[in-house]
Amino acid sequence: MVSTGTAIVEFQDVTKRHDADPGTRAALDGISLSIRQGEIFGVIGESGAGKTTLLELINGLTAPTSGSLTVQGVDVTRLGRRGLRRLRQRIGVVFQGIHLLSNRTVRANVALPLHLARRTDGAVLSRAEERSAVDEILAFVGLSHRADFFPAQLSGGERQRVGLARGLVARPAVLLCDEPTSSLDASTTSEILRVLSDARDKLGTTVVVITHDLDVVKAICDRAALLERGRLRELIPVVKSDYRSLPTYYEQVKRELMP
Ligand SMILES: Nc1ncnc2c1ncn2[C@@H]1O[C@H](COP(=O)(O)OP(=O)(O)OP(=O)(O)O)[C@@H](O)[C@H]1O
Repeated sequence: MVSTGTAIVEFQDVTKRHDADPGTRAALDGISLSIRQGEIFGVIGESGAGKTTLLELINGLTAPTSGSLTVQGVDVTRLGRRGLRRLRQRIGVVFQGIHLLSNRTVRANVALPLHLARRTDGAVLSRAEERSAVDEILAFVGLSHRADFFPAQLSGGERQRVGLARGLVARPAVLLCDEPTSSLDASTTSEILRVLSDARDKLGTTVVVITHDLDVVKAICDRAALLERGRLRELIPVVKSDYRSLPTYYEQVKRELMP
C-alpha cells in the first residue's frame, strides 16, 4: 500500500511544556505537521530535540499545553480516560528497551495487547481468534519457530522483532517506534527495516519512527521531520534507497576497518 495523502495524524501549532515554569524551554514549540495515512514518517534530531515527546503526544501519553492534535480525525486533547484507552488500542508502540516479560513465552508476550483490550473493553476476540492473530503476526515477523521460547533465549534482533509483533498484533492504524534499530548490527537492522516496510506495504500500517541513524531514514522513510530544540526545522521528502541495499555487517567492517 502507498500513502493515500490523507492525514492520519495532524499537529496544529502544538506546544508542550513538561515544566510549568515559563522560563524553561518548551519540549515542543509551535509544531504544525501532518502524517499521511500509509507513509513511513521519520522523526530525527539531536538529543533533547523533542522526538520522544512528539511520539508520546500521538499516543495520548502526555497532553499538549496548547494547540490541537488529531489522530484519525479525533481531537485527542478532548478525550477522557475511556477515549484515550480506545485511541491507544489503535496505536501500536515499540518504545526503546522493548520491556518483554522475562517469565512469559514469546507467544504470551505478543498476546499482551489483546489481553489488555479484553480486560478493558470486554472480549474483542475469542481465544481461538486471539491465538490465530498471534500466530499470524509471529509468521509476519519471521518468528514462528520461537513462539514457545523465553526472551532470554533470543538474540537482540529477535527480541526486537517480538517487540514489533507485539506492537502490530492488534493491527493498529499507526505504529510508533522509538529507535527500533539502536545497538543492532547491520544485518539485524535490515531485518527490522524489512518488517517495518512490510507493515506499511502489506498491513497498511502508518509508521512513525524516531531514529538517529540517517541510513534508516534513507532506507524506509517517505518523509522525515527534523526537530531542533523543540521546533520543526525542516520537513524533508526523502529520496529513498532500499533497506535491501544497506551494507552487510561484513561490508561495513571491511569499509571501516580494512581500508
Ligand atoms: N517528563 C519530563 N519532564 C520534564 N522534562 C522533560 C520530560 N520529558 C522530556 N523532557 C524534556 O523535554 C525536552 C525534549 O525531550 P525528548 O525526550 O522529547 O527529546 P528527544 O529528542 O527524544 O531526546 P533523546 O534523543 O535524548 O531521547 C528535553 O529538554 C527534556 O529534558
